[in-house]
Amino acid sequence: MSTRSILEVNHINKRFGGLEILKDISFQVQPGERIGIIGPNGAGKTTFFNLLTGDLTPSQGTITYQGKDVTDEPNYQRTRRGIVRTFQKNNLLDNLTVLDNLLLVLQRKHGLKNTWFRVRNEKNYEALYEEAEELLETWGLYPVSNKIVKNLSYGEQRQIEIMLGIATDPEILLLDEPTAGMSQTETDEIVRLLDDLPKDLTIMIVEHDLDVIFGLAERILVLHEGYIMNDDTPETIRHDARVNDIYMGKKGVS
Ligand SMILES: Nc1ncnc2c1ncn2[C@@H]1O[C@H](COP(=O)(O)OP(=O)(O)OP(=O)(O)O)[C@@H](O)[C@H]1O
Repeated sequence: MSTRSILEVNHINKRFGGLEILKDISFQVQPGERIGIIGPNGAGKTTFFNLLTGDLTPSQGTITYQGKDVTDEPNYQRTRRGIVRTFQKNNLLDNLTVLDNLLLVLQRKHGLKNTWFRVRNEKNYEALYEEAEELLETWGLYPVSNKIVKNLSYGEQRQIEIMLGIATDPEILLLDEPTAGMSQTETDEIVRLLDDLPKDLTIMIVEHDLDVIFGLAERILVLHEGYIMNDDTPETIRHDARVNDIYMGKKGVS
């Protein structure tokens, strides 16, 4: 293994029954890389993410994180190690306020008692509030801090979910279609916020919106029929004839 790799995937294969979805996938991730994963519908992108997060285990192959074999570790153990994922669908506590959702995550991160309603009344939790306020301000969500999540727009809810992922101080952030269902304005805002994240945070992003991928990623993996068809810089991917043929229906990656 390269000494610099944070994550290494070795000859991963995933089958569902007789169906082979991922075939002999291998690659390494260096700390701080921003990697986009693209490919046609059904190429195996979400399955691949599920293997990285521990939501699925591979049929064959290994996954090593910071030199440790995590292939069989479940999702919650990998999250503790710093592999954090946001989902295609909202995964929030709908009936709580934005602030309470955030305080819950921060409490857990700091190992404080997991009784959210106590937070509001305890002076000791001032530092927690300060951290929460800073995040809310950075993410432009301070004005909606005390709003109930279910009453917010879809775009705001997705934004909150990404903020909660960041709040856990991940080492690798896996973003599963972070702009799906968003307006262009909301998408632009998310891209700006993601682009501003610390450069030492490793980011992997599955996204159908190629403008988002080309705007954020410095390396792109192209999945096709369960294989990594290409793994290169955005510039090279943009001009790759096979990618254009297979992924873009010969229209060109624009
Ligand atoms: N649990 C499962 N059981 C059987 N087949 C599955 C399962 N999960 C995914 N598949 C199949 O695996 C293939 C890849 O699915 P996956 O969701 O990983 O693709 P994707 O590239 O993320 O697609 P999309 O871009 O449409 O989200 C699809 O043919 C899908 O039907």
